[in-house]
Amino acid sequence: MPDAVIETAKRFLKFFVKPCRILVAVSGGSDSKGLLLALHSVIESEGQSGFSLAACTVDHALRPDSAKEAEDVAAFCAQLGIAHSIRRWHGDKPLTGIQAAAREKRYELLAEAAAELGADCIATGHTRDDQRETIAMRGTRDTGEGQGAAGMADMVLFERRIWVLRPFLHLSRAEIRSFLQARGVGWLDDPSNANPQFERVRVRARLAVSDQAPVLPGSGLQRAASSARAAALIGRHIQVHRALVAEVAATQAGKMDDRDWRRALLSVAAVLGGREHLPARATIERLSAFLKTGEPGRMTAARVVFDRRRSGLYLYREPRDLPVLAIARGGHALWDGRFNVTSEGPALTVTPEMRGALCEQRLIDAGVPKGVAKRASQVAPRVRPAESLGPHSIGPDSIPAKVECRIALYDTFLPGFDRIMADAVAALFGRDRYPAPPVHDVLTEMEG
Ligand SMILES: Nc1ncnc2c1ncn2[C@@H]1O[C@H](COP(=O)(O)OP(=O)(O)OP(=O)(O)O)[C@@H](O)[C@H]1O
Repeated sequence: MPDAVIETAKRFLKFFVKPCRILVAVSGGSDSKGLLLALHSVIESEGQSGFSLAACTVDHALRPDSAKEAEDVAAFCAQLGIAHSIRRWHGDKPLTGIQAAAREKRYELLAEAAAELGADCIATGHTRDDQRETIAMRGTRDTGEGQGAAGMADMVLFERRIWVLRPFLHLSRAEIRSFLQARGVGWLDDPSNANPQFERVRVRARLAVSDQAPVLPGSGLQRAASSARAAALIGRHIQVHRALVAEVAATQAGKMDDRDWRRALLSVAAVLGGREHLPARATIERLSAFLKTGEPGRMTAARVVFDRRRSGLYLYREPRDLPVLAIARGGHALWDGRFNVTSEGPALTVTPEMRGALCEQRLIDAGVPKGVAKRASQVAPRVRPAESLGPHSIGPDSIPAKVECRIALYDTFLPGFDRIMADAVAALFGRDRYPAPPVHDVLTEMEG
């Protein structure tokens, strides 16, 4: 019987647009060790010239043994002749949400290691078992229009800079373990995998005795097709002015029974509201009921005002709870989840505009109704040198600062199957397209 693990590794390498250097994220567990070993075997034995491997282990420093475990992975990589880096999570750890914080930190450290080791992408050892758990976990949450049944994408762009690929997403953990056993290679069983405090651990135990949440083949494909359609709807029906107001054609606004349109509209709203997720199901239902009436009026959902007028639907950040932010000299920070502000000289203060006559006029000139322009201009960022808070601060164009809209929904993690949609949203907000992955994917064809 051909070895499914080796076959998967071979197929994975064939998908690349051109050979490159891959950083394998190795925790020391069976899945990632299996991935490293399989890729190494294929590259060595098949003479896959051009491909090379590097590896990285993140030491989260959450357990006393973690440093030693990272050293063990280093020794394993040294045996294989693969460059390996250990990245330690220094500093204070949050008391709640530790798994989510560890995850984001892990990707940040892996991306740093990739840059240092000259890798073009990252590969992780996620398996079909992880996929089932993810789908089961999302199913229990009220995430409205989230990724849901599509589960984890087989690739994700991290912080617009590096693609994380998951070549083993369709393999089972059992297959990987037999592959390692046949080669006499051991692995580490992370003790936190037995800690029932964590939702994933509880879900895993439940799935082991039931057969819930089958992974539907092609769900990623369906999601990509739905994303492409949502992108087309965005292009046709939504305009965004100065990253502050979205304008939707009156005839389209109420079509909330169309799933792709709903996602398109809610995604644009999430960006205007500086949110990384779409609203919960109950909020979406409330909003849909309001928009479907077609009656003029206003409703606020997830920090965004949906302002329905005869001329169209207008969306903008609600003018309340806006922060004041100090930025050090030469530093950068995110304001209100919506704008990345970088000082190109002095220390800065960022406040809401509140009386933004200039901004208001520009919105009116773009065709936005007066009342909408007035409210929306209040939520624009006002950037000033920290020491000139008086009324005579210098004009906005002469401030040595860069202000860029953040696409909160996609700028940290962009699932591969949403890339067309993300590009459409980015275009509305004056941002560049997202970098394409290093492998051929279904979207390459869809984009034509
Ligand atoms: N400490 C680590 N160092 C390096 N890579 C790691 C580490 N932990 C996890 N990984 C990588 O991530 C993959 C999945 O691990 P795990 O299932 O523990 O993470 P997860 O939190 O469920 O996944 P995700 O981070 O995508 O949400 C592993 O196979 C490995 O490639």
